[in-house]
Amino acid sequence: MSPSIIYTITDEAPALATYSLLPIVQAYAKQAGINVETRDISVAARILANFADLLPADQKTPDSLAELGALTLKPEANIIKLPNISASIPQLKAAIAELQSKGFALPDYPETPSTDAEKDARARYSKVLGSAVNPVLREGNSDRRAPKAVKDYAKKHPHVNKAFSPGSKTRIASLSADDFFANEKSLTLAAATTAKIEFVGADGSVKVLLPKLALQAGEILDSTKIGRKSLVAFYEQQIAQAKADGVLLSLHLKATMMKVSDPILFGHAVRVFFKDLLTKHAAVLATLGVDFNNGFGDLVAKIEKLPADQKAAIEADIQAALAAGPALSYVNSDKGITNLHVPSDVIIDASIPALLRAGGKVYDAKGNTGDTLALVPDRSYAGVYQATIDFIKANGPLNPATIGSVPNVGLMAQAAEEYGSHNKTFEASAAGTIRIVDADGKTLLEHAVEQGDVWRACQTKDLPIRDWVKLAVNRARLSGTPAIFWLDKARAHDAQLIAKVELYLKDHDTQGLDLQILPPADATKVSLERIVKGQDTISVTGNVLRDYLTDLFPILEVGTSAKMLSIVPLIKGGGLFETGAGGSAPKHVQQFTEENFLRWDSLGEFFALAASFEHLGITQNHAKAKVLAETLDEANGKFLEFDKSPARKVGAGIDNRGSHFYLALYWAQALAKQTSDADLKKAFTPLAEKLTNSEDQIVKELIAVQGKPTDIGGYYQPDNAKASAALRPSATLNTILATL
Ligand SMILES: NC(=O)C1=CN([C@@H]2O[C@H](COP(=O)(O)OP(=O)(O)OC[C@H]3O[C@@H](n4cnc5c(N)ncnc54)[C@H](OP(=O)(O)O)[C@@H]3O)[C@@H](O)[C@H]2O)C=CC1
Ligand SMILES: O=C(O)CCC(=O)C(=O)O
Ligand SMILES: [Mg+2]
Repeated sequence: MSPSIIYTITDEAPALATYSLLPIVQAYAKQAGINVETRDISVAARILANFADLLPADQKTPDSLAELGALTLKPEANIIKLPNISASIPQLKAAIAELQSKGFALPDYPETPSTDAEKDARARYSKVLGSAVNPVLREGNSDRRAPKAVKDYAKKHPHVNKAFSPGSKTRIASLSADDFFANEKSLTLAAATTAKIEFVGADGSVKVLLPKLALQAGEILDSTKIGRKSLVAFYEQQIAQAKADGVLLSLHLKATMMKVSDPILFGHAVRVFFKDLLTKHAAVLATLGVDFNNGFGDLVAKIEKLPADQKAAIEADIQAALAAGPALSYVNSDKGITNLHVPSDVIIDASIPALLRAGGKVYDAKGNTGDTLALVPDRSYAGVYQATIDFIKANGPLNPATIGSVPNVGLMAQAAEEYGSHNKTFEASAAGTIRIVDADGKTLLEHAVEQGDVWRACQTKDLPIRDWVKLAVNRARLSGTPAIFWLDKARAHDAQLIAKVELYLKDHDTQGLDLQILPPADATKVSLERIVKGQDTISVTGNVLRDYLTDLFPILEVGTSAKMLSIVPLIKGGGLFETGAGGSAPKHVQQFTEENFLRWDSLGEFFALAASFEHLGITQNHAKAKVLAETLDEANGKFLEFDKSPARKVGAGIDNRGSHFYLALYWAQALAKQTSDADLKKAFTPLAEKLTNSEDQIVKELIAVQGKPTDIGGYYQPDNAKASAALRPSATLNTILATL
């Protein structure tokens, strides 16, 4: 049987790019006897898979996510994972509506489920919500870095990191007490047990919140909470402060990966900001069932149902509230969408680096930029961003032409730390205690809570920690680079982790390596002091900082996280190759449908493919796969050298599709030139010649279609025929590829 690589079908811009890139990759791989198969793990496919038993036979969709999750536990796994939507409730509802309009008899999303059928539908939809894909596939730790060719390219063609204006008021604000950071408790399990999580009321009554929590020996278990009253008081103070300072208020959370806690934190901000409006219209809003955890946009959508005069009265009060409060930062000023409209519009890992690159600025209601008071309520990681702001203010913006790099080795496997905490996160229904009790009835961890406090527990298993320490040592050795473990002994969880790091480092030869452990803000400072001297420093971090830093440093170093190499060596021996380190770029889809121009940069896919072929070559001793990897590496180098990434705007040159043509051209040329495999040489020599001779014609055809609206027959589930036609508009290129 020929070996297989799985290429994931996802959402939005990367899914559109796939219509153009995948046929090229499949045609090339086939010559080497390698199948590139697809599995659809888009939001739409995951919704349909979760309702498969209720849909007619011709509408049944397989559960490809479960299949791939199982595959990651096998040594033969070789998966290319493109970014996917981690859906918020507004996005989920939009996807359901689209599928219903296409004839799928799906139930509506039940906001307040009461019947059994509604409760069942709600439970099924919950599985699709938020970051529901990545934690399933990430059965390994993370190795994300900018390839040397990308750094060289950035040095030659530096993007602009804007300077902060003199006296810039941009800063980060966090709680000073009673947050997740302050309240954290942590321990390491001496023996395996099956615990449960309980709420004990003030009257002593016990309610089980989670009946079964399997805990392994050696695993780190934490619990913590953020106090509702403290959070609300914080928002009140900061809203007043932003107004007094005359800066734009912005809120930065991770409502996608932290799908239980962060929508609640988001909802409180909305309620505090629009307090007077909500008090005045409390009765109507209650009737409408407005849920501010879904953002202020939930109100905007639901008042549509009201009689015109009632709606107009609320709309006038919305305008009054916006005028009275501090100015808000906007996601889309043309459409009047503020930072507080949808919890998944502003996602901290991408949003803060973007404002740092822009000189500490965000957009206002008119599309102008201004300084911001950026709210990051919890202190666990906020210090990293403030330290970066302080450094840039003191030293000027980072210069991509000269700076070094901060690659990352991230503890991620087996839903490590906060990003695995959804099923262990609860909003306290009343005052009392939330506790974790082991199989012997002994309380492991507990917190006193008040109504509305958000409590959560996190698990970090021992095997992933050992693997992470090993990966860090290997990367430090292979790259000859100092490595810093970003851990703070003042944090309960980190103190437990530090003990393990110190222990497991002894399993390795660390002679001559420069390894340190520093709290995150200090590690930021040291890494930045080194980066401006052109020096590299590996960041070895937990799961959240893995996520934050792999957007932060790439965006400052090379302008985007799209160009990252993002490898997940699976613990069981397989390989998961993520593409880039960013997301699915929703704005790019809008641009494509309006102007037939796709600015998505597939460089992350190109690097992931090369790594995937290399992995196949090594693990299956597959000589032709090795040749594909080597030649693709060469093509990637040439691609960067000749600067064939998509332009950003229509009229400025090739888009994503043109970039795929150049990859195909350079890859074919490298395959024709190589001498280690005669079959491949024979197959690709005529192809390279045809592509080379038709370059002008193909580029002309690809550019000719740009500039007009285009129809792909859907957002969450595009029509395959329409999308394929739209993304493969060069008849010349298609004909040449078909000759392979
Ligand atoms: N691995 C995964 O599955 C990930 C998924 N996500 C999901 O993606 C969605 C969007 O998240 P968001 O926070 O907006 O972050 P994105 O990274 O999607 O978008 C932020 C900006 O980054 C730029 N960008 C990112 N990738 C590329 C690329 N390949 N080519 C060109 N530009 C790129 C774009 O800038 P510009 O507009 O200036 O061109 C884009 O608007 C969410 O649903 C989120 O949950 C997010 C991160 C990782
Ligand atoms: O799974 C998600 O929601 C996003 C993942 C992400 O941002 C990352 O891993 O960098
Ligand atoms: Mg991220």
